[in-house]
This record gives sequence, structure tokens and C-alpha cells, in this order.
Amino acid sequence: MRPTGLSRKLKQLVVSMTQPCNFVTTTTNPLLLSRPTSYAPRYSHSLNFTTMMTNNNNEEQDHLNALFKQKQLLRSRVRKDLKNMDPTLRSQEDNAIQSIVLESPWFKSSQRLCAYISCSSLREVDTSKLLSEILQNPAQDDNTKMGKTLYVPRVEDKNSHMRMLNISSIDDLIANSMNILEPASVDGDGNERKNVMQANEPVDLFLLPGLAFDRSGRRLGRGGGYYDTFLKNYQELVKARDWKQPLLVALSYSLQILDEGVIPVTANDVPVDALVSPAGVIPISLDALDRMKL
Ligand SMILES: Nc1nc2c(c(=O)[nH]1)N(C=O)[C@@H](CNc1ccc(C(=O)N[C@@H](CCC(=O)O)C(=O)O)cc1)CN2
Ligand SMILES: Nc1ncnc2c1ncn2[C@@H]1O[C@H](COP(=O)(O)OP(=O)(O)OP(=O)(O)O)[C@@H](O)[C@H]1O
Repeated sequence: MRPTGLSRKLKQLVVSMTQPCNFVTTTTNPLLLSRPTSYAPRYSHSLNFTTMMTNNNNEEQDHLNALFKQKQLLRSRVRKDLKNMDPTLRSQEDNAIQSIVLESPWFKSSQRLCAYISCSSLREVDTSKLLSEILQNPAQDDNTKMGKTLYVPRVEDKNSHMRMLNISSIDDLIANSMNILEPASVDGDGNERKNVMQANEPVDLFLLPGLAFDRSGRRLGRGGGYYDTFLKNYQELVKARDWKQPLLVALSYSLQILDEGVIPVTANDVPVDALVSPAGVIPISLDALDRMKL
């Protein structure tokens, strides 16, 4: 059967998104182009509209299923590699990545950050030194350009919903059902924690976790869709408020940086601006080149 217009388009989209791309050297990076908000076909006339819609939806769903299956296989492979990583190497890489971040001008000058609380059983790049540094240097109430404000993730439900809540101490965290540390909704005094979506000023830096990355900014998460959903909403909020978009920086062990074209992505995947690996910063977007002074 000849592919219909929609299925051809969908295939092109999937193919284009699994091809290598580079934010810096080309202005036609598919990940940076405006993404489709819907795959729904718009036929002005059709002999058998319902059948066509059903076929197209089925094909579309088959493609997505195949793509999500590819993602799962890749996750299993990377999880295994992380599990087999030599502990001494892991600790060296944790230190190297954190030192690069701590010594960078873009981290030092950041005022409002969203960072993940690393989980050693998930073999995530350690963020403990970064969190200590941020929390040791809190923003003052008068909001002068000194000090930092930290927001960290809190999973709200299984429908990819998480919030980023303000904490002022590591003691504000408790383990959730996934055994990841996160803040309670209310602080010790019973006050609701500040939610970054309701803050009056923008976040300048996100430090992101992930299972695998590539040099084009593709990021493979753990499969919950939490970060992609959050980042899309946050980017929309920033746009509506006419603020500067935050820098999205992922922390990655060397083995998590995969060849281009290997990580499958869908239209919902949000690309990162830069990676920090033990070998240094890998800027990806033009914004990263500009703001990270590389
Ligand atoms: N430190 C940290 N906090 C985070 C995230 C994260 O990736 N890292 N998240 C980012 O979304 C959200 C939580 N999402 C999560 C999704 C899956 C798993 C998890 O344990 N996954 C298992 C496999 C589970 C399965 O497939 O059955 C694993 O990856 O081994 C943990 C957190 C919010 N907080
Ligand atoms: N076959 C499928 N068809 C449609 N949606 C799917 C399918 N399989 C998984 N999903 C949904 O896609 C989302 C996961 O997306 P994805 O695999 O891109 O996550 P991720 O890259 O790990 O994201 P994040 O890092 O943001 O958590 C989940 O909300 C899940 O319910």
C-alpha cells in the first residue's frame, strides 16, 4: 500500500528526528524548528474519511510504539553499562563534572537554578557538591544580585506531572516512593513551598539528569516524560512573560554520550543546550556558545 500523505509526513518526521543534527553549525536543525503541536491530519475532502483517519492513526500509533520500544531498548543498554561502570571511574567522573560546573562563570553567575537531587542507585551523576554550594550561598530577601535560589523536582503523579519547589536546606528533603529525595509540598512551618511556575523571576540555569545524550542535544530520560512535560510548560511561561529562556545543561558520564542518530526522539522531547561530561563542556545551541563564553 502506498503511504498516505500523513504517514509519509510522520515517517519523515521520525526519520528526520533520528538523523544527526547540530545546533551550532546549521540553522536548520530539526530540533530547533517549531515542532508540530499535533499530528492530526487535516483533509478538506475525502471519500472515506473515517477509514483514512483510522488507518492513519493506526500507522501513526505503530510508529510511535516502535519508537518508544527503541527508547526502552536503549534505556536497558545504558542502565546496564552504568551498572557495570567501575566505581573508581564513576567517582572520578562525578568529581570532574562537578568541578567543571563549580568553576564555570555560567554557574557562578546563575541566580535561580533548577537542579536534580542525584540518586546513587539510579547511577546518576552526583550533584551533592553542586547542591551544597548553591545552598551555602542563599539569595537574600532584598533580591540583590548576590546568592542563589534553588528549585528541585517533586513528582506529583504518574501522569508526567512534576513541580519544581524551592528548598533552602538538604534537610528539606525526604525519600519518595521511587526512593528519590524530594521536598514536601509544605515547609517545616506549614507554608507552601515556592513553586517555580509562580515565581516572579526566571530560572537562569537547569541542571538536568538523563540516561543518554548526544552532541546534537538529544536527551533520553527515564521514560516518565516528567522533564519534557515540565520544560515545555516552563519554556511557554518564559515566552509569555518575555523573559530570557533558561540554559538547559545536562550532566553526563562519558559512557552516556552516544553517537548521533542513536537516540530516538519524538516531537515532545526537549533538546538540551549543553552537556557537561568529565572531558568538559559541550556547547550545543548558539545560546550555549554565547552564554557559556566558550
Ligand atoms: N534524581 C532524579 N530526580 C527526578 C528524576 C530523575 O530522573 N532523577 N525525574 C525524571 O523524570 C523525575 C522522576 N522520574 C523518575 C522516573 C523513573 C525512575 C526510575 O526509577 N526508573 C527505573 C526504571 C523503572 C521501570 O522502568 O520500571 C530506572 O531508570 O532504573 C525514577 C524517577 C523527577 N525527579
Ligand atoms: N507507545 C506510546 N505511545 C504514546 N505515548 C507513549 C508510548 N510509550 C510511552 N509513552 C509516553 O511517553 C512519555 C515518555 O516519553 P519519553 O520516552 O520521551 O520520556 P523521557 O525521554 O524519559 O522523558 P523525561 O526525561 O522527560 O522523563 C510518557 O508519558 C509515556 O506515557
